[in-house]
Amino acid sequence: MSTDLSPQPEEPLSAREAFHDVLGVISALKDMGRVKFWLALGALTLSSLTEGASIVLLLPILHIIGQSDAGVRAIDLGGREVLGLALPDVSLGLPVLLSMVVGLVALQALFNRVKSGFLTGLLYDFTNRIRRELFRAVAEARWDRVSRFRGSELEHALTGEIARIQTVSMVTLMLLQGLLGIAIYLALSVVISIPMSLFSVGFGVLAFVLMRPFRRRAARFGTLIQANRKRQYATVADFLAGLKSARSMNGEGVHVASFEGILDQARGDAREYSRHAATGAGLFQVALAAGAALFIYLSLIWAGLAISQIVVLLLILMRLAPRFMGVQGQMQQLLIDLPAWRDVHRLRDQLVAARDDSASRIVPIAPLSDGIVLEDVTYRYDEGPDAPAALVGCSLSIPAGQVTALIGASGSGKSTVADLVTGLIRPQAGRLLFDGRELGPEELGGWREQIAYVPQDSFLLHESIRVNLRAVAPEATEAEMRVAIRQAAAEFVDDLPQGLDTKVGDRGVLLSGGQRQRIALARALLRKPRFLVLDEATSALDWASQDRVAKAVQALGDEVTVLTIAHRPSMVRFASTVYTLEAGRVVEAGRSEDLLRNDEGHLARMIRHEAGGGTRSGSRTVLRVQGARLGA
Ligand SMILES: Nc1ncnc2c1ncn2[C@@H]1O[C@H](COP(=O)(O)OP(=O)(O)OP(=O)(O)O)[C@@H](O)[C@H]1O
Repeated sequence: MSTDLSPQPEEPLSAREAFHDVLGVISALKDMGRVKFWLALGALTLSSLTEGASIVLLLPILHIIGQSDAGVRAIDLGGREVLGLALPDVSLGLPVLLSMVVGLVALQALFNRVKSGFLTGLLYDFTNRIRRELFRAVAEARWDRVSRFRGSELEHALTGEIARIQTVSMVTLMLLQGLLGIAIYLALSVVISIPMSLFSVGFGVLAFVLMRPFRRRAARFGTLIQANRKRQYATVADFLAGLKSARSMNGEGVHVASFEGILDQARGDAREYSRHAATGAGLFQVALAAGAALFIYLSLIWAGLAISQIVVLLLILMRLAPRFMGVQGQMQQLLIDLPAWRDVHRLRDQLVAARDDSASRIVPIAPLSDGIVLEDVTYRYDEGPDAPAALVGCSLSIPAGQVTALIGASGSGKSTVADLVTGLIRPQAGRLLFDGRELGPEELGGWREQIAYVPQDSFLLHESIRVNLRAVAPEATEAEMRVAIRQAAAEFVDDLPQGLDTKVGDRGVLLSGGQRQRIALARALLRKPRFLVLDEATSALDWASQDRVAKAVQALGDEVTVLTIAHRPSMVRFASTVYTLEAGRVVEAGRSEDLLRNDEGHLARMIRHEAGGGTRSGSRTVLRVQGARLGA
């Protein structure tokens, strides 16, 4: 169950880390294009500054309405001075003022429309860029590293976390806008009264310091959300992957209970945090009100300002206060979502550091003429001297144009050999030679162009059989698909109601295991590989189908080199050479005919066990039963 492996919350972000991350977000936003960045910030600031303009116009309108009994029909602007500027000698009638309000609102709406389109585009470009980088990093990371990550972790990073990063980028812009707004209003207040402006700044700084515990709490909540969401993803992934087994053994209740536990935890954390955040916001509000009261008192008694100055200052204060509140709220929101930014970047950096150079550079190489040789190869999946070795001093050769078989008990290292020869992993000791030489990273990319690899659990897309077949050979014609289907003994396709256009379901769930394997095999053959790796690729087929596949593989001719890994004789008997692996070493090697003559040899024993643990003569029986000609 996923609960044992549940990601634990990390340490909350410190103020320094958060500041560093916000700078990272700003610099990444600027990387999208400086002009775009400043335009976005400008648009946000403008819209926040104009939001009250239409309300301001209501004041003269109310004035006219209030005076209308006395015959006033217009407001006279002439001769007034605002902030040292003399207004033109004009009077505005009620219709003009009302039209101005409507026009201003229309303008604002138009501006907001343009702004939101622009911002949405920018933020999507920003998050898609991060998503693309991470996706590419996953695609290009070394197999031995990327295969260590939990699938749900990568999925979570690429979907859920990226959505939180979108919030991070938006909130960062709003925070900058808020700070810019505060700076503008402070500049205005400095013109009126420097001491009172200093008071405002001092008060703001004090409030900011006092709110620290609430920001710490937000940071802690951010890490809790992070861990909880990871657990949710992991639990869902485990549940869906094991749904069939769970349902068949009444195990779904455990999954449901585990999922509910996680949701309850998330609810509890969120409620606790929101209570705390609301307390913080309330305190902040009260503090601001107290500050405003003190401000008025000091302005009148201490600074001795004129009423008109106090009114203007208060107006500024009224616009400053929500911005202070906004900045505090945005900081808390950032502290909650920044762990997603951190996590995605940490993951991307780890994957980029493990980049496989063979993944992106592909240099075509000549087909094998001689063969592949493993010379004294050792491979460990884990690091450190005590880590168990999957292969130890393993030596074998796969001659070009022939069929080589690997047999051996489960865990003996067969698939590790397949991963080595397909270039997914590289030997830690010993040499892996292709036509007598080791391949460079970009040549390994070229080598993989010639490979078709069919594992036991092939992956099929949730698409039609046709789309699945064309996934690796987009140019394949209908006739070529038919040939591949015949070779893979997959004629069952013709009996399906929609033939090649039949949908196979999620991961091919609408097909039987054997049918899935046959489609995967047909797909591999359609690629016309020069090197074909069959890793238990026909394990789910009946003996007659296996026999047909074996014949088709044999008929590929000496243009194709084949490595077959199997526990069943039908997929081994046609091999020119058979290697038996035991605990990562070759313990038996030779032509299959020769090996079969040794009744105590591994190959003969494997065939006997296939017959159900028979005696020496049993091996001969099974060969006949399975339609195998060797030794029969
Ligand atoms: N990704 C991995 N991480 C860690 N250990 C691994 C990994 N893959 C395989 N191993 C270990 O390496 C050893 C060899 O595994 P390998 O898959 O090569 O065996 P195999 O002969 O193909 O087994 P099977 O017949 O069951 O497929 C086993 O002990 C296995 O536990």
